[in-house]
Parts: sequence; structure tokens; C-alpha cells
Amino acid sequence: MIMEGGELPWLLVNEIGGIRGILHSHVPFLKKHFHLITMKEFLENRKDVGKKVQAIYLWWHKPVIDKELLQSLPNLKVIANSGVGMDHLDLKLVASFGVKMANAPRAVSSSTADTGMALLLASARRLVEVHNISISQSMEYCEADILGVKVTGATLGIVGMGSIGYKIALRAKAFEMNILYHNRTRRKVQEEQAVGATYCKTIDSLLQQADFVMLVVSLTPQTHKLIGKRELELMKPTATLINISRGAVVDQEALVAALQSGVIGAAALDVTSPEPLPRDHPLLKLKNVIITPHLGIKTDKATYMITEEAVENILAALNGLPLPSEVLPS
Ligand SMILES: O=C(O)C(=O)CO
Repeated sequence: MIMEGGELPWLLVNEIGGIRGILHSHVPFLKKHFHLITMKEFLENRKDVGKKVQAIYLWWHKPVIDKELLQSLPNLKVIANSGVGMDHLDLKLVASFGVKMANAPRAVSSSTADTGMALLLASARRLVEVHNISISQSMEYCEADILGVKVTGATLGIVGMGSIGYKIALRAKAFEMNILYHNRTRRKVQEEQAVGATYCKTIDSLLQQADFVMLVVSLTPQTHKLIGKRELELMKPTATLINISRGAVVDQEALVAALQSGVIGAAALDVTSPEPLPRDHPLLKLKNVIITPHLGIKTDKATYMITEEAVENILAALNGLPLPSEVLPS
């Protein structure tokens, strides 16, 4: 889209390259469609630049969108997010400025489902611990040090059966797992049958039966601390909790206590609160815990697809067309 005077629309991004900056490899593609402006450049000349910005590309929650920023961007039309979760945005505030919002569900689901399965397998087969044994000088271990949990035939409970949850079920089916799920709305029977998943009306019955519980819900006021002391106590003492959703879906203090006292067997966490955890956090000291730094979708292809999806949404908004993945405040 070319604006009046032959200028490309201005797109605000956090930074390029470094931590929380959009990847260098995406820049040529973005530059085909937009004039890119970084937060640093914007802050240096807020008054002149602010009027020109029509879109923001939020890369891993940055820049932070607050009232002050929105007030300095009078021509802002759209904010595109580089993921599916929108819990870092005040949707009502953004909408009150007449700004549209979009996320990137198509790009996200497969790679995030892969992350969930990678954590499940790594935790079950104690990959981090055995890697450390393998690289230690002595290579001495007893069988108990490397004995894992059998995944084939085990019961997986998926909490949140949106597109990521469903892709996890597809993968788990290939591992011959017994699949349970809990979701606000039940999936169609054909969809359940296609992956061999059984609906649990209550989360409690899922927690009681599962060997692996995978959290895939969005963070909302309803899912905040969805898993607390009571829920952990419902789980089997041998069960593993896998969280690829958001740290705040779990009561982290209750989780530490449950892992320390053997209320549950293990945890594999791609998300924590905060991220990263402070160096002295008890979760970092437990042998039965694996932590990854919000890997989520982070694969070469998926991150690029996210940028493509963001561009599609931004161009639609700037052309007054429906956004392919618009997110509305609830
Ligand atoms: O898409 C998201 O919001 C993610 O956090 C993926 O990890």
C-alpha cells in the first residue's frame, strides 16, 4: 500500500535484532510494505514521528502499549501481535482509541504444539538430567537415575482445546496416548473421534486421571491461577504438569510446594511468572523441573510466518478491509 506522496505507511517496531527486537531476516520483507521506525527513533522525535505512525508490530510483547503511547500516535490504525496470547494488551484501552488489533493464530499452533510435546517427552525421559550425566566426566549412574516414565499408552489431559490443544492431541495420538481434554466448549464429536480424545466436563476429573497434564489455555481473569494447591492435590503423585500457556495460570508458590513434597511428580514449564525467573527462585533448584525460556513458537519458519500474518492483518486494516485475525475486547 502506497500512501499519498508515494510514501509507504509507517510501522513502529520495538527494535531490530537484539532482545525483543524483530529479527533482521524479517526486515527486508517488512520494508517492502512499510517504512520502519524503531521505538528509539520514535522517542528521539516523538512529536513529528508520532503523527506518521499508522501501525505497530508488537514483537514478543514489546513495545509496551499504554495510554501515553496511544495518545502520541493520533493516526494509529492497527496493532498486530506476534503470537496468539493477548494478555499483555489492554484490549479495551486500545479499542477506545479506535485502533484495531490482530493476533497470529495460523502461524503459532504447530510450533507451540511441538514445544508442548518436546517438554512432555523431555520430562518423561529426564533428558536434561541424563544429558548432564552424559557430559559429566565420570558417566557413572545407577538405573534409578535414568529411569523415566513411559509415554506410550499414558494418559494425557489437555486443558484448553483450541487450535494448539488440538494439534497436541494429534501428536499424542501418534504416541498411542489416552487423551482427555477439558475446554469451555466441547469439540464436535467428529473432531474428538479424529484424535481419539475424550471430553471431561470438569477439570477435576481430568486432573485425577492424567499422567501428564498440559496447560494450553489463554490467560484471562477466569484462568488466572486455574491450577492451585487444591488442583495439584487432585493430580496423581506421579503426574507431570506441563505449562505452555502463561505462568500466571498456575499458582507458582503452590507448584513449588507440590514439587518439593511429592504431591506431583514433575513439571515442565515453558512459561513462568515472571520470565525469566530470578536466579535464586526455588523452581530453578528442583531436579524434577525443566524450564525453557518461553520457546513457544520460536522456530525459524513459524516466526517468519508470524510476520507474514501480521503484515496481512496490518494491510487489511489500512485498506479498510476485514482483518483475517482480528481480536476484539471481550
Ligand atoms: O503465541 C503466543 O502467545 C505464545 O506465547 C506462543 O508461545
